[in-house]
Amino acid sequence: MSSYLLRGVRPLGGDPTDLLLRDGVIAAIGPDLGSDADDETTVVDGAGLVVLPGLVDLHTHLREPGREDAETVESGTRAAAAGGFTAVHAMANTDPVADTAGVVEQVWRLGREAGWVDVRPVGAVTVGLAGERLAELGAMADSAAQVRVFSDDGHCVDDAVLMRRALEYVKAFDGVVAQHAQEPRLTVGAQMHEGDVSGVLGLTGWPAVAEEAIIARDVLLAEHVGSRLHVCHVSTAGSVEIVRWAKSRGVDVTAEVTPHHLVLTDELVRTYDPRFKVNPPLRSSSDVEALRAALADGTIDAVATDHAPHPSEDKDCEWLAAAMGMTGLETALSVVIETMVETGLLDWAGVADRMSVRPSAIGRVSGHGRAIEVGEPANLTLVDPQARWTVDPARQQTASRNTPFAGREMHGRVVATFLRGRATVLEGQPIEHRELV
Ligand SMILES: NC(=O)N[C@@H](CC(=O)O)C(=O)O
Repeated sequence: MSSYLLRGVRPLGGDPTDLLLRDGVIAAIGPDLGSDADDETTVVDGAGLVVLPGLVDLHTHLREPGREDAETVESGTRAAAAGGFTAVHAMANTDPVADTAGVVEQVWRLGREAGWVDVRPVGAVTVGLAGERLAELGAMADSAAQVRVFSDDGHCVDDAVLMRRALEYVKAFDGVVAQHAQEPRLTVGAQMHEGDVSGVLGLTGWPAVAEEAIIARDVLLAEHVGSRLHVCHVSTAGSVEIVRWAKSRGVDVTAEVTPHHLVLTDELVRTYDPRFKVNPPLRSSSDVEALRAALADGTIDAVATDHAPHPSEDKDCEWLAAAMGMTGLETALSVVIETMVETGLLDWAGVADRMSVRPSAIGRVSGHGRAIEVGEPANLTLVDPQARWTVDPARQQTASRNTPFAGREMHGRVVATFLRGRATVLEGQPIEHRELV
């Protein structure tokens, strides 16, 4: 197995040092490890580069099985590695839905074969995402995929009794229910955030209260049954207040925010460009401010991409007909650097916490989100914080082109990613390989 010597890198933005990666772990850390390198060692000049624990995404749509025209496990996980990720959670809204041990094992196995990142399948809460009866949660937890996160994402578990049962059930195997908080009756036909812009454009609004009402109910349910709740893609200032209140009461709730909700607003919908159509919708600038502040103070635990690839026929059309969703794996870290690091809201340790440590803890992912110390698994990301690059959808690794950042200059770039000591990305480019299964 090859080894790597990372010269002069800055762990969590600290003082420059060398890191030796060998046999899948961080073998040594010190000021000058050059004499420890042998012929098999690849030397990486890391001057000016920050090293982070490999990023972990709680919310990725890999689309396989069923929509391989939008993404496959192979293409989506290659995009993840390019974005600095070493583990992703694959959402359950595939076709067939990931609601049985068989489907989650299939996704898990495809992830192993691709070998870009560790794939943790998310199991559906209800059969077929239909919201009528619980899926085989225990069988998915006991499967080879060892599912710990359960979600009907794309749909809300709006039936309070089913939600209660799911929360109770997952306690047996230390699972968590990740809720897509959207009151369905309040969002029938919704096309964008309900506010001044939707009024001007005459598009049906998705009111903030549709998200907030479900979160309020769910934190009370989680408190009542003493279970773990995770809130997907929090998008409003009011949702932040409810999560903050629940945490202050000791409710075991965690929350995520997407990169796009940290930087884009509903003003973009004036373009009628479907690349800006997403669920939950882009909100107001005051919501964006509240989300950044909540991520900074830890009320929001994690950044999660909600990478939602769609083929061009579902996006290159008029607003009303377009699918909801944006890609995000390859731009997530840059958005966080621009909105959180360069603004002074988070330091590099904070980025590591919100993009690796806490997502690993929420998903119960072992071997990721660890300290950068000798003996730890070498799941690492090397970042050039000074780099600038422009997003070209045709040059991304994802099979879909629905990035909202096309043509935009991004801040900071992933230079290398290491999965258990093996480079999946070097000089910003994925390294082809195949994992033995
Ligand atoms: N986030 C999105 O806008 N889309 C998601 C599912 C969903 O949450 O609607 C998708 O699977 O495309």
